[in-house]
Amino acid sequence: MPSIVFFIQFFFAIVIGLYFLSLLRSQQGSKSAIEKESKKELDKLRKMKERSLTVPLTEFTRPSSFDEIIGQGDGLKALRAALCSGNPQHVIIYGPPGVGKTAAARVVLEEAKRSPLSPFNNESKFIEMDATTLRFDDRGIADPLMGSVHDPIYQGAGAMGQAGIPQPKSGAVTKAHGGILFLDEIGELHPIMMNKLLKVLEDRRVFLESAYYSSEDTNIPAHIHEIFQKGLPADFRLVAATTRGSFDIPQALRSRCVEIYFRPLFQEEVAIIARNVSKKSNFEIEDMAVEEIKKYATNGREAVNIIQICSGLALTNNRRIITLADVNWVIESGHYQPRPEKKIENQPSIGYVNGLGVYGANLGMIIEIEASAIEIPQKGKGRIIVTGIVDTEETSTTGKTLKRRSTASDSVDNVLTVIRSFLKVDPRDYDIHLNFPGGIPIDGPSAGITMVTAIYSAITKQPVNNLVAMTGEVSIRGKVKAIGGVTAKIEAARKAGCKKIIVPSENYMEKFKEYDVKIIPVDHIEEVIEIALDIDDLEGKKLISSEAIGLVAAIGSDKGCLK
Ligand SMILES: Nc1ncnc2c1ncn2[C@@H]1O[C@H](COP(=O)(O)OP(=O)(O)OP(=O)(O)O)[C@@H](O)[C@H]1O
Repeated sequence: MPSIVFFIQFFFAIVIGLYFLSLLRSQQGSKSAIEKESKKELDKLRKMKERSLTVPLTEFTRPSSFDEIIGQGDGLKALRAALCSGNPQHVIIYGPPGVGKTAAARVVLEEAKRSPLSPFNNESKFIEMDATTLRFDDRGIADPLMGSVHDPIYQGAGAMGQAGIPQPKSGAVTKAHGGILFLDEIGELHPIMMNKLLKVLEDRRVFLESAYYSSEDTNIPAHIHEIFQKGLPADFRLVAATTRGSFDIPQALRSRCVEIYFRPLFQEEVAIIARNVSKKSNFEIEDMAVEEIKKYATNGREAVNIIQICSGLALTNNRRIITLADVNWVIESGHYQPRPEKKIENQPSIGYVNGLGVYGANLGMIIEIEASAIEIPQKGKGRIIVTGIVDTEETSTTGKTLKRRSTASDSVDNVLTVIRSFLKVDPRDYDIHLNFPGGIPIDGPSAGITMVTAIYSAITKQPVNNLVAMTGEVSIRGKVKAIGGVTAKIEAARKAGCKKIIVPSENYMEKFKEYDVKIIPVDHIEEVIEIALDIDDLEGKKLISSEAIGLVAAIGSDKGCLK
């Protein structure tokens, strides 16, 4: 009997032993299979790393210090003040594409570290993300910005997962702790992610959540309790950049940030960038080639791109010099359009005024306004046609879309009242056509004084000084009211060749005294008319009447009679 028991025990011991042996073998087998696979992949990676193409021009010519960023003196000064002091602030950089926003953001941390007062140190990191690539994931499984929790239900949760422990994974806000988080294209960030970001800026830490977390679970290690209960550190300074205007950015974010404006680059600055990039890439460049680039490249990135292709052309011809022919070929094959550098007319005209506007991220531009007035036999029955302005606009509030008359349309009415009340002529006795040529629909009230001047000039047949540009809203009491974007507008007028620029007194700044053009502050429409119609300095020039424009004033107008 004992021998039977012994035999059974021996049998089971053998079976169990064989089972564990095979388990061990299969584990070892799969381990060595994994090792073999991993070795193969490492070999592949090594081979890939050995083979590299040349560094793209855009990368090695990128500015590596503030000194190499051309033309953004004011923007860089503001960026330095905001981030390189002892108390750095969050920042939003506005500006058109390709003018150095990202380049400046990438070097600002190094600039700040050089300041003895700065709280940034050698451990401070620069973390960069593009908001256009950040998708809102309502399950919160993967959130590279805020961080996420790897719950134990997911495959590959490892030993902690097997023990039912949720594992927090830090996102960019935590990786940037103690440094800078650069969020490019902030205007494209999903509204819910924007709200989460605002909360992090407020708390300077990020709280993660998981249904698998319990504060009473003693299995969960101390560091994970700490993270769920006290949050992950996220004390960084945000540098956000956008090509949108400030009105597109939520007020809640704007109020927490210093707002900095990068401006479009002038032709001469584009030329400097083209020369610098050629030099950095060891190419000479013909002067005529630079002249051609500055006519076509609207920003720094375009200049770099043109040089990049030209240098390729030169190399294939065994040259280290970029020629005018190379640039011409690139411009033609790349379908580049010349920069819209608007110049003023070279003579005063009746009914033609240089207005000023802004578009996009604070870009100033000259807006031509032309008017014609034809006296009609039946007094008081005149009509007005306005072309080239935005007629109606839509605003959207929570779930509601409101359609209303545009501010530009409203300001036409103000203009007519002002002409009757203060300029002693009655526009109702004329068929008037007011046109904003150029194909860009005009909105906003800031063309008010320009419209008054154009119509008054057309009615009284007095020419307007072509060296004058103006901007300002007009109230029905004839007051000239403040407008936005005055500095950008002045810059556009100066570049177009204007010598006198009329601005509302409320917008006047001391620095305008140092400009090489005359900036004239005004309070009332009568002052505007006096300056605009003063053509003493232009005596002897031939006048052009805008009636030559050949308009059909007010025929079939849907604008109705003048009031
Ligand atoms: N002001 C500048 N000075 C020197 N180089 C510039 C300047 N602006 C642009 N560049 C060149 O163009 C490249 C692209 O510029 P950058 O990425 O900084 O533009 P950006 O304003 O951030 O544009 P986007 O809004 O499209 O991202 C830079 O790496 C640099 O080589």
